[in-house]
Amino acid sequence: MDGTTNIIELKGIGEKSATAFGRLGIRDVDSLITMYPKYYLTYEDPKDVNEIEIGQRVSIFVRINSEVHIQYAKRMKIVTCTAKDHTGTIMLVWYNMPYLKKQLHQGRDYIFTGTPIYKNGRITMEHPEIFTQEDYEAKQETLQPVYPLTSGLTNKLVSKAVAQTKDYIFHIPEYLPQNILDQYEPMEYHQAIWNIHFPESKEQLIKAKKRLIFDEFFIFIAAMHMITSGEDLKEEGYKIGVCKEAKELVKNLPYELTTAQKRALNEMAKDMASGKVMNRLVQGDVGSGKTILAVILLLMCAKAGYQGVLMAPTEVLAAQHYESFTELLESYDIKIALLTGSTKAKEKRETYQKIKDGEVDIVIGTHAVIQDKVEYNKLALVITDEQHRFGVRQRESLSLKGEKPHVLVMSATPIPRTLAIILYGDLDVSIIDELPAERLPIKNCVVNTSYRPTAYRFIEKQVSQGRQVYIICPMVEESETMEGENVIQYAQMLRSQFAPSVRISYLHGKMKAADKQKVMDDFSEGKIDVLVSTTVVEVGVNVPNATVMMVENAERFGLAQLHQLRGRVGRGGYQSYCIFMTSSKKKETMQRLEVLNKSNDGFYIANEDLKLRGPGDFFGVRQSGMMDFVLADIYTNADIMKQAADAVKQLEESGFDFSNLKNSRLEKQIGLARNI
Ligand SMILES: Nc1ncnc2c1ncn2[C@@H]1O[C@H](COP(=O)(O)OP(=O)(O)OP(=O)(O)O)[C@@H](O)[C@H]1O
Repeated sequence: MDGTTNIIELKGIGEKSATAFGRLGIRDVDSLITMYPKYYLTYEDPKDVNEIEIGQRVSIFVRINSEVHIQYAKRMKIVTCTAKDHTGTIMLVWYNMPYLKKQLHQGRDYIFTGTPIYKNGRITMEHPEIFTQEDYEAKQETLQPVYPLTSGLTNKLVSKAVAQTKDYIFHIPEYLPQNILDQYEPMEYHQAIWNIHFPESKEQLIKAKKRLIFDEFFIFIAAMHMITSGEDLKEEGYKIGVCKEAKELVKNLPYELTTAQKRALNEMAKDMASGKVMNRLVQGDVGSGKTILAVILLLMCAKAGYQGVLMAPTEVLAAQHYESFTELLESYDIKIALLTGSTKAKEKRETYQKIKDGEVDIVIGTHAVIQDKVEYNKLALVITDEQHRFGVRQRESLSLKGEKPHVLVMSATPIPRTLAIILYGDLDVSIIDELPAERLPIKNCVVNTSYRPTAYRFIEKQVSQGRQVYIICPMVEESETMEGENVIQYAQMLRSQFAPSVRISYLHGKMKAADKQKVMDDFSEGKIDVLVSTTVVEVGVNVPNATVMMVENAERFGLAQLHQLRGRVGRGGYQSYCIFMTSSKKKETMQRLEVLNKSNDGFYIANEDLKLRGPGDFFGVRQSGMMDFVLADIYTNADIMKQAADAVKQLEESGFDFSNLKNSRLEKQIGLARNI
């Protein structure tokens, strides 16, 4: 067995599970062992009943104080009972496990672990795990990995598959040079990989994670250095000047560009005219108007006789860009093509041909634009939107398609400058730190769930004034497969809260692309008043008529993500509102949400976020998946990031040849970066 062995050769993996793994991009042993658990189920000390929070997994030490009943409903056998401690009572429910009636006894003590919900007005745990005190103590020693699954896979199946690769894992050579190992004393690579799947102890798991986070930063930073200090950059790039059409477009806009937009535009125009290859990151706060800059640059590129590409992270966004580009560039004789995963095969073939023949000036799409089949014709400008959704890898494979095209990355994640410098090294950065002047600042409030009825009345009033509303629905992390159901149920519940004239719809990640698009189109066209959604609307969606963003369970999101969500409103001339709803009473939660309450400035929030977050939570779910990292979090792991940056620098200064590193991931990454 080696890293390229197909996983179908492992015991217990048949055609079906191999297909399921395939959906997650896992086909060989190397990709399997780097499919890290999302988090680990830990068994903390039990809490009192009155301390539990709805939706937060918890253990309680209680006595069953009712008879254990069995009810029969819709061909289901439902076991129920109540249990209490000295602080309160809770309802317990299990479906189709009738044998529990014999195992659970009134008057006895148990520890139950589960996620409490409100059901019929009572705090209820459905399907809690059951322990005696002794069993629980043993369980507390363990850490159970929870993998990012898809239907057809279970945690057990993944663990069993990884276990079979033990020999291979323990033979993966260490690729970091000895002096770096001595200095930072990280856990060895093979040990880290093994422990991430089968942690021997909490301490070992922390070490393993640290090592793998170090690797992620190390690779990212090393690749960045290769890009920005490479010989290639000194080579000639396409010379693209400002054309009269671009000037006219700017003059005819219904608004004036802000000073920050003008400054960024000048910096980019200078790069493109310089004869060197542009490599620039534009960081702009949500709603700061990055898209129009992309339009202007791509127009310049087209008028200079070259092709340009804009890559968006989702189909919804790609379609939105396609529409606004088509409208803005209507009078300039520019041919624009949309290319996404759900473009029909025949249409796709035609588009490929047109791109190849140079009949298309601007290609807009999702990562469909980097597929092998797409052959460009004089590709001179590559713009990627919302870079934290893409890896360096994807970006580079797009760059490879052209001959040293200019590269512009647009990001709405304001990374504090101190961190940006460490991460991006010498990559040029433009910052748009100003919002269009006529915007009214968003009014915020952080409220507890008792405010929900008031919020609904407020929403109804906004709708009656013709405005539109987003509600971000609670999401239970353990049941991502239930993501859709959560949203659907919430939307159903809302119908009973609002007048029948209020048009409610929903959106979630598991919907088919075409259905998602339809809902977004309807929302943009004002055919939907209230849109219940998961965070799929988080990035870039632009519906200026939307004025209310209500986020349920706001405590579950990171500050940066909440700020992104809030950015979906306040994009037009109307007063907008953001309601952060939380059931948490924790001091830290309130402190974090208060930062948002106080400020609408993304850079300020990012800095505060950095201050407030303590060291990374090594067992829990990560707050937000930023950039290309699987385990690393630029905020909570800033210290490890610094170490990795130091290590790269040190190796570089000693003339170390990175391409000699015997690590396939690193080789691939750096190799790609080189080819820009
Ligand atoms: N200088 C300006 N003055 C007024 N409105 C502007 C200006 N620049 C852009 N806009 C408008 O502001 C809205 C938001 O712009 P855009 O979608 O480009 O934001 P963005 O920076 O991409 O934000 P996000 O990261 O949230 O997607 C659009 O409706 C756009 O037409």
